[in-house]
Amino acid sequence: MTAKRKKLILVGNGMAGVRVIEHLLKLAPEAYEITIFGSEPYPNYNRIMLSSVLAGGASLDEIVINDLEWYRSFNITLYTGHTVTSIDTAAHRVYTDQGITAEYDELILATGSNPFMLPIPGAEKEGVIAFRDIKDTQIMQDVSQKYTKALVIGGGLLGLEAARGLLHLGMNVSVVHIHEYIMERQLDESASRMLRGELEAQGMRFLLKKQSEAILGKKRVKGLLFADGETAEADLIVMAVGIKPNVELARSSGIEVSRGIVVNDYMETNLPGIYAVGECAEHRGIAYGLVAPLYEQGAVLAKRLAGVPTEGYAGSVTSTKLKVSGVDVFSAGQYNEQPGTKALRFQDETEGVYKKLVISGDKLVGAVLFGDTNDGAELFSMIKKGENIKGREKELLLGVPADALASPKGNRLEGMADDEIICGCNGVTKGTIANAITSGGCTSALQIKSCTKASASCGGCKPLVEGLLQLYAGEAAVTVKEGICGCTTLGRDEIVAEIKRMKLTTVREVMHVLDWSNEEGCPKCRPSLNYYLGMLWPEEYVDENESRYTNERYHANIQKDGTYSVVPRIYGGVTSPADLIKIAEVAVKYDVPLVKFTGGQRLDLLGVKKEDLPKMWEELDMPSGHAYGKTLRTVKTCVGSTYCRFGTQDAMGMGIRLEKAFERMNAPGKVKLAVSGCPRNCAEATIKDFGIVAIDGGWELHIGGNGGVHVRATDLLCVVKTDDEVLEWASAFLQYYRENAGWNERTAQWVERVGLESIKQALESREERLALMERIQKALSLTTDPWKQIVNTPELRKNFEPISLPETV
Ligand SMILES: Cc1cc2nc3c(=O)[nH]c(=O)nc-3n(C[C@H](O)[C@H](O)[C@H](O)COP(=O)(O)OP(=O)(O)OC[C@H]3O[C@@H](n4cnc5c(N)ncnc54)[C@H](O)[C@@H]3O)c2cc1C
Ligand SMILES: NC(=O)c1ccc[n+]([C@@H]2O[C@H](COP(=O)([O-])OP(=O)(O)OC[C@H]3O[C@@H](n4cnc5c(N)ncnc54)[C@H](O)[C@@H]3O)[C@@H](O)[C@H]2O)c1
Ligand code: SF4
Ligand code: FES
Repeated sequence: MTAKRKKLILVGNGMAGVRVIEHLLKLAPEAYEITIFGSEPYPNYNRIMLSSVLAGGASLDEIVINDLEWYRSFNITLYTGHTVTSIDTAAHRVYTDQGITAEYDELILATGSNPFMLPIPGAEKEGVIAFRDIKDTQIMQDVSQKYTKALVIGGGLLGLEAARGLLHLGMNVSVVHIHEYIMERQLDESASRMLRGELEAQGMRFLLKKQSEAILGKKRVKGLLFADGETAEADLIVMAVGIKPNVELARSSGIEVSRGIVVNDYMETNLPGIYAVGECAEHRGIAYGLVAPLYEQGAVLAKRLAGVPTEGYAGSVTSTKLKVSGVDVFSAGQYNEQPGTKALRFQDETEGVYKKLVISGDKLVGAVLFGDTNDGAELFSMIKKGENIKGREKELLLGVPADALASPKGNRLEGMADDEIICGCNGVTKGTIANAITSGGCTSALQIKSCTKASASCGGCKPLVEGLLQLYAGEAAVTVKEGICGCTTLGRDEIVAEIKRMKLTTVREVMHVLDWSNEEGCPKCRPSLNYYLGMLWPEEYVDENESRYTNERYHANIQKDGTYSVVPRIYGGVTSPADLIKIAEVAVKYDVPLVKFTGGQRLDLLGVKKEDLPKMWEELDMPSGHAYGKTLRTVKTCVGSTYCRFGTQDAMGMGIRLEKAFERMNAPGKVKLAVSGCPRNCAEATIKDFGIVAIDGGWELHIGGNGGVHVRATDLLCVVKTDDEVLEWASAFLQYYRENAGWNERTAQWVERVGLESIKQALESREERLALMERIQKALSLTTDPWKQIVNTPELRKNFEPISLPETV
């Protein structure tokens, strides 16, 4: 005779609670008769992915973790749309708002958190919401159809992800933040400022050091009043100022509650047979608000309920990754220095990369990464393990060597225990991934994602997943091309081929015909399609300004304080007293706070107000230096044979000729050139996209170089004799890059990907070079100077006028 199953009730059909059930069904499938109550009218879904739904990266169907069939298949009784309103802890019964009573032997409370809503006058008005569930997400999607102005209160992870989603939905979005810098709970000031710059470039605005005082409007929200008396207009206000554990049910039932429901290391409350897990639980004084620790708690509780020995839950070190496309931010552990810790920093503002490691004794205790987060998962693993990093500090700061992941020497992944979590967002262990590869036949990261969900949310674990793939699949591992973004499964080459084959002519048409999952596209695909269309149809295509980033829309670089910079073109870095006087006069007239020489030998006028830009360009009457955007930036030169006693060729003359030939060239990535007058190479031509070095009787042409974080020296393409040949090869190379690289791929990455030999082969024939040269000349002949165009077009000038907020709304 089989033993009678005990009755287990789970209150809260969310991520943490259902995770316990999933584990339990594996450990003791026959032990319990399970009933689940959930207030929301859905099966269990991945709350994390709501940000992706809002930003167009996933549909609601795609975020369901367990569909209704899953509950049926395990004989789980599920009550969706039922809120448990009270617990009779003596009679072991729960009661719901829909009149259901159920009995339990064991009870799990996994009621999550409630968003914290600022208790300010007007908070109850229509159009004031939180961002917590499917309902909130749908409201934002609906509101964006009718209204344009959104304010998000709170510049934390949730607020920024909400703001990014609202931008994607076409709203004008400002983030209202109480502190001087955003994400202060996860980032230090430097990383935060760089993040803000990136988000501003994507169109997000910030109102910092603002204390919200009241919500304005009659029935529906009209705006927000701040403590300093200023106001801002709004059709929608999203509050993202933190969460508080949902403990009312526990408190009213006599269960011990502090900030959260107080539990011990086995997730037991003070009452026997009642457990708490997830955001509602408080363990050793901490209530966590991220999935990874909640899943760790869930694994412990499942063992406890299954009678499997467990050491208990000892608390978690946490890491976060902002899920905003085009912005990489990672933070883990103790991210700010404290007494007794030391910090190592690396910052490259030209490439937008910042890294900080916080070290205590010989151990890594915290890390902040911005711009390049590839090492995040690896650093986080070291922090969690308390690994001794003595002697390796600088190596870790400058990048975890790739072979540390999978090589027998590094052995890091090999040495990991099977139950160690690789993907925190989805609670996927090393053992599960290893099994998917060795027994499940997965040979690509994409297959592992669909088999196990590892890397399906924030993507922070992808390097570790790829490392495991190398470790277990070895040579069988294949790199499967992923779509250019979440809106499509098509890669760059397929898209370009289809645009050509079907003669597609607009961004919208491409997205429609090629079956984009999100009809509006996203910040990743829209600019790339805009580029491919312009590159393929230079004569017919009308550039889509709205598919470009802010810097390119305003033809100026937005600075961290919201001002802009003006960089006129100075061909080959060679100027004249007359031009210098003109620049100086404009700088004085418009009160430019800083004038600086750039690394590319130009003059940068910094701190310019947006409304002054057209007037300054008009008065300068010089071409744009294109110090923004994916275009030819600069051609740096040395003085060459004109003045230098070592010079063998006229470097300045060649630089000026090249810059005049390729100015205004749109490209997949920014392009920098340099010309040195002899092999001493004072112009640093061998770290440029196209570098020209004079030798006796000719020129060496080098390609694919890069400065910045990942320094790459160029490869020698060929040696030529005449100046005309330099122009021919440069034209052919640049056009071949324009036609074949992926959008946002710099020449250095592209040369590495396709290989030097393939480029040499493609450019070998003179006939082909001349054909490429003809195509680039055609494309360049159709471009105009953007500043001139704006200055002479009243409609375009209007975009630069200041926006004035009314005093009251
Ligand atoms: C937009 C968004 C993005 C996020 N992104 C990330 C991320 O990238 N990484 C990360 O780690 N974390 C992220 N989080 C946080 C993460 O989603 C939460 O930590 C996690 O969902 C908490 O799980 P939980 O089960 O404790 O609570 P929940 O998922 O909130 O589940 C609790 C459930 O219980 C129900 N409930 C409450 N009371 C009752 C009751 N009395 N009766 C019946 N049902 C009840 C609630 O309706 C809810 O469905 C994000 C959160 C949001 C909102
Ligand atoms: N990518 C991720 O990991 C991710 C994404 C979304 C949400 N989450 C989680 O969801 C939970 C909620 O996120 P959150 O961002 O709301 O919480 P949070 O507590 O991390 O951040 C809230 C932010 O709001 C600011 N704030 C507080 N009062 C304010 C006020 N009156 N005006 C303006 N700003 C104010 C705070 O300074 C803080 O930066 C957190 O646990 C978070 O970790 C995580
Ligand atoms: S690269 Fe040669 S020519 Fe140019 S400045 Fe240096 S030494 Fe002179
Ligand atoms: S850690 Fe976020 S998807 Fe894996």
